[in-house]
Amino acid sequence: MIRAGIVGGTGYTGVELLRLLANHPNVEIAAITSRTEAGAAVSELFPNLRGHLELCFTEPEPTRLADECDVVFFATPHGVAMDMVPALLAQNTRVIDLSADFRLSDPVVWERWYGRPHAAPDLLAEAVYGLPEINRETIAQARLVACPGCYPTAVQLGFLPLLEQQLVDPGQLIADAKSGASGAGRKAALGTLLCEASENFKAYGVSGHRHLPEIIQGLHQASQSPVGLTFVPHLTPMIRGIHATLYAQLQRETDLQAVYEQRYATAPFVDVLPPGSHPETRSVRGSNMCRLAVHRPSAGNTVIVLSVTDNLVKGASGQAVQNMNLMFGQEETCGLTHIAVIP
Ligand SMILES: NC(=O)C1=CN([C@@H]2O[C@H](COP(=O)(O)OP(=O)(O)OC[C@H]3O[C@@H](n4cnc5c(N)ncnc54)[C@H](OP(=O)(O)O)[C@@H]3O)[C@@H](O)[C@H]2O)C=CC1
Ligand SMILES: CC(=O)N[C@@H](CCC(=O)OP(=O)(O)O)C(=O)O
Repeated sequence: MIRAGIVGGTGYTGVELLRLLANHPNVEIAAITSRTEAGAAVSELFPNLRGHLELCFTEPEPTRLADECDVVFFATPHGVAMDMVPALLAQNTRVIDLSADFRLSDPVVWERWYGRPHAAPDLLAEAVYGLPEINRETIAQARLVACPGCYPTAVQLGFLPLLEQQLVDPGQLIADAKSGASGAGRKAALGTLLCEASENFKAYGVSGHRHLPEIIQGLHQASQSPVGLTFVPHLTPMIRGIHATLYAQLQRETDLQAVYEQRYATAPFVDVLPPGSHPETRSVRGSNMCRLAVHRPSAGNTVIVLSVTDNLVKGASGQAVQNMNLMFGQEETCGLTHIAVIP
């Protein structure tokens, strides 16, 4: 059994990790932390876990976590993991970080977007970016995996086939993306109050969102040339889901549908829909799937890719479990075969 710990067990990605790991046949949840709920039973806070998990929340203490766990997931705000990860690695405990602490390879870029110096810059070169569809083999060997953000997952999976084969102009990419409110986490915030977020729709972060450098870093690696990306995130009045509409300018004739189908033929969690499809967020809700459709309206030069994920599953906790499976020699799909919930 893989002994897993979770730091930040009271947030949305933390409780989603609990839901997935409690059903994983080869995982024992050994520890779960919360500073505010230490001592409380997990099932008291989350009754959906009654009968599945008998643990209580404890304080986050790296030495004890390292003693008790083979792998520790960080489901914490940015800036928490980077203080604790060195101690865990020193005790041979592997780490899967859902926050952005190890996603950017350049500490100067990290500091610019996250507003403080990086506390463990020496580990940035070692951290493996946890998008299995590009890094499956390196993830399997990693001690430290940085899970991508929710928007970066949907956007990169949509653009990768076009950029890897130099089919489009990498300098003219547009990602128009929408997220459900759970993307903002469980902490109290004005913008995600019912009366603010429901019956409403708005863009935010237009002049610069912290996912922009992360997406550009990944797309640049895929295309091997400089990337120009306009990224506009939106908040939609739904709880879960990301819908990204991606635009690119074709520079070479090809069978786009075949390119996408071949690229993801061996990816268990990317589903390329038939030509003419319009994927819906509810087709992935609660599941680890990314569903894609590729369009070329009026046979013109503009390629439009539609990409949907559940921000809490393929966009966060499901992808984290997928990474754990690869790191511990499990089937990539183990514990992750949930079918989306409709309605
Ligand atoms: N929500 C989403 O869709 C996605 C989120 N992410 C990322 O995953 C991470 C977690 O997100 P989410 O679950 O939404 O966040 P939440 O705000 O819902 O939860 C944060 C958790 O971290 C704990 N925590 C906060 N501060 C500290 C600290 N200093 N030390 C230890 N624990 C702490 C909190 O518990 P307590 O205060 O009790 O200790 C809580 O359990 C974030 O980095 C987020 O950006 C990534 C992809 C998608
Ligand atoms: C709707 C909403 O507020 N979404 C969050 C993104 C959540 C996420 O993916 O967090 P990471 O930064 O860890 O990737 C935001 O835009 O800040």
